[in-house]
Parts: sequence; structure tokens; C-alpha cells
Amino acid sequence: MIGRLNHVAIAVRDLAAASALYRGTLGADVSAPQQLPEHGVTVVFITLPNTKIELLEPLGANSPIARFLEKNPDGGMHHICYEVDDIVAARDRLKQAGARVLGDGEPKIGAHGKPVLFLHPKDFSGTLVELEQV
Ligand SMILES: CC[C@@H](C(=O)O)C(=O)SCCNC(=O)CCNC(=O)[C@H](O)C(C)(C)COP(=O)(O)OP(=O)(O)OC[C@H]1O[C@@H](n2cnc3c(N)ncnc32)[C@H](O)[C@@H]1OP(=O)(O)O
Ligand SMILES: [Co+2]
Repeated sequence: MIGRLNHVAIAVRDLAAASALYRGTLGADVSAPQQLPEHGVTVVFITLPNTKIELLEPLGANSPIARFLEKNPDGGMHHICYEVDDIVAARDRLKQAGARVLGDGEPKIGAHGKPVLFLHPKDFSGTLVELEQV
């Protein structure tokens, strides 16, 4: 059901500093920041030859990233995103298998303008999983 690795996301306290680190020290191609209030994040994408890295900074009072940073003050790996062809079919199959789909269970439009859903980390070996329909 899952396809390509779309991105690995890292939560950071200071998006400008983390972007400078990737751009300057690691020599990476870093996008401009994008605010996504519906997701409670400001995001940049780093394009690598085989996948992307998403850097996430908290945005707004109810950001899931703010809560993550309370527990992980230095930041860290936040989620992994797999591509699927049909997100509603994937969701229904996962629910049938007993996995918890987060939020209201309906796909939201993510950073790439495509539908996304999140799966509870406790159901996936301690890793928060995002699905993106491509
Ligand atoms: C930019 C848009 C989009 C894209 O297109 O790419 C994005 O990526 S947006 C990214 C941000 N959005 C989300 O994270 C949405 C989904 N997340 C959630 O619904 C919640 O953050 C959560 C995963 C359900 C956690 O909720 P929270 O209220 O923080 O619960 P707890 O702190 O009580 O956590 C419960 C339990 O789970 C562990 N945990 C929490 N977050 C993670 C994580 N990212 N990775 C692994 N484990 C995680 C947490 O430590 C708790 O465990 P215990 O302490 O053992 O109980
Ligand atoms: Co993501």
C-alpha cells in the first residue's frame, strides 16, 4: 500500500537557524518558509536527490510541534511521510487493521497541496506516520 518515502520531518525551535545549518554547513537546497496555520507549523523543505527533509517550527498556540518540543527541547525527528495512491482507501484499510488515524480522520491539505493524514506513533513502532496522496 505505501509507496515512496516523501519526506522525513524534523522539529526545530528556530527555523532560520536550522535552515542556515542545512544550507551553509550541509550545502543543501532549502526552500523559503511557508506558514500553514491549519497544521500549526511553519515549514521549509530541503530537497535531496532521493527524498525531502521537512523542518517544522511551531506556529500558533495549539501547535503539535510546541508540545513535541516541550518533551524534546533540542528538537528531533518528528515524523516520516509515505506516499499512497488512494488516501481514503489506505485510511479505511488501516482503521480496519486497528490503527488510530489522528484528528477527525478526514484528510487535510498538506504542504504540497495534496491530501494528508497522520497515524498514531504508538501504533507504528514509536514513529508518527504521515500519508500523502500523490
Ligand atoms: C506541513 C503540513 C504537513 C505536511 O504536509 O507535511 C505536516 O507534516 S504537519 C506536522 C504536524 N502535524 C502533526 O503532527 C499532526 C499529527 N500529530 C498529532 O496528532 C499529535 O502531535 C500526536 C502525535 C497525537 C501527539 O499528541 P500529543 O498531544 O503531543 O500527545 P502526547 O504528548 O501525550 O503523546 C502521546 C505519546 O506519543 C508520543 N509522541 C508524541 N509525538 C510523537 C512523535 N512525533 N513521534 C513519536 N512519538 C510521539 C509521546 O511521547 C507520548 O508517549 P509517552 O510519553 O510514552 O506516553
Ligand atoms: Co510532513
